[in-house]
Amino acid sequence: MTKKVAFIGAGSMAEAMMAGFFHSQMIEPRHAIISNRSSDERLTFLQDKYGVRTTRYPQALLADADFVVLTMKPKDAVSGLAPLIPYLHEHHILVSVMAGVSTASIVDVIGKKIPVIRVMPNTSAAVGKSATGMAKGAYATPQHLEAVKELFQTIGTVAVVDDEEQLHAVTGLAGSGPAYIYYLVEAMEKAASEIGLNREDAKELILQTLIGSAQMLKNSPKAPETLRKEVTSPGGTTEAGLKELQKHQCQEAFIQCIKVATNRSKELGEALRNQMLNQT
Ligand SMILES: NC(=O)C1=CN([C@@H]2O[C@H](COP(=O)(O)OP(=O)(O)OC[C@H]3O[C@@H](n4cnc5c(N)ncnc54)[C@H](OP(=O)(O)O)[C@@H]3O)[C@@H](O)[C@H]2O)C=CC1
Ligand SMILES: O=C(O)[C@@H]1CCC=N1
Repeated sequence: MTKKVAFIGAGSMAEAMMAGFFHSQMIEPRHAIISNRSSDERLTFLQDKYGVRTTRYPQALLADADFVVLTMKPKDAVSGLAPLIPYLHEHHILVSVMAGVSTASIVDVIGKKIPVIRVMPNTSAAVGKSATGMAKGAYATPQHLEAVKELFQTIGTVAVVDDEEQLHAVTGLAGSGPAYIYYLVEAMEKAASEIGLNREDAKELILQTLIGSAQMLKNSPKAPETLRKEVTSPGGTTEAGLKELQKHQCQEAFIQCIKVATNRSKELGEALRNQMLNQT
């Protein structure tokens, strides 16, 4: 049976997931409905581009929904959930993609024994290539988890973690991950310009280098370190380049980047809990 999805929040992550679900034909646009806080322009854009329905009436939003996907920022969790509470029932499966926010916090805000699956996708969902992690909340059954896993497998790979706390690490590594890669590409583009390549050639060369390396990592049994060493001729160009990266402690910086992002996920979850405590 065709599933119906309601999105609470109409930002970049909601759009990436929608685009992926529609492309995979897991969800039909007419079976998706989306809301946000205030931007009419954004809702009109999504309606025109994808053919989805839009509304800010909670009852209309939740009436037919099988999955209710929480795609607002963690700080907006309470204000986003509050108007939905009277219309949320145990037959809804809540899917939260909010960084750092625990399933327990969501259940506490709602005040009902509702199934919640916490999911951390990334924006590559838009092209069916998300690296998604997920865990189930206290009132979600293995069947609920399986249903959400099936949904997200249409937009990429899914790792189910036993301990929900591990989703902070999934966030630091893979949720934020695309941004690290884009940052690297920005640097490669700047370098290409400075060393005299035109934009079109540089774009193609960078893209193919990334795709080729990703494919090698995926298909080859060799470790990344071995693959790196195979590129690095003694006394050659790669060695000279890598020495510069080591001088700037690039690897350490990347490790620290992922740790700091992981920690930020924990902070976002704690900030919401404090916000909830201050409101009671
Ligand atoms: N971007 C990413 O790569 C990823 C994001 N996430 C998570 O996804 C969530 C959304 O992120 P992102 O899409 O980047 O954020 P955006 O800022 O792009 O979008 C947030 C959306 O939430 C809406 N919103 C805010 N308050 C409410 C409310 N009270 N009721 C209904 N809607 C509301 C906003 O509406 P309006 O504009 O009208 O205020 C906006 O449409 C976050 O929790 C983030 O942690 C998870 C994985 C990856
Ligand atoms: O930056 C953020 O907080 C969100 C969560 C993961 C990716 N973007």
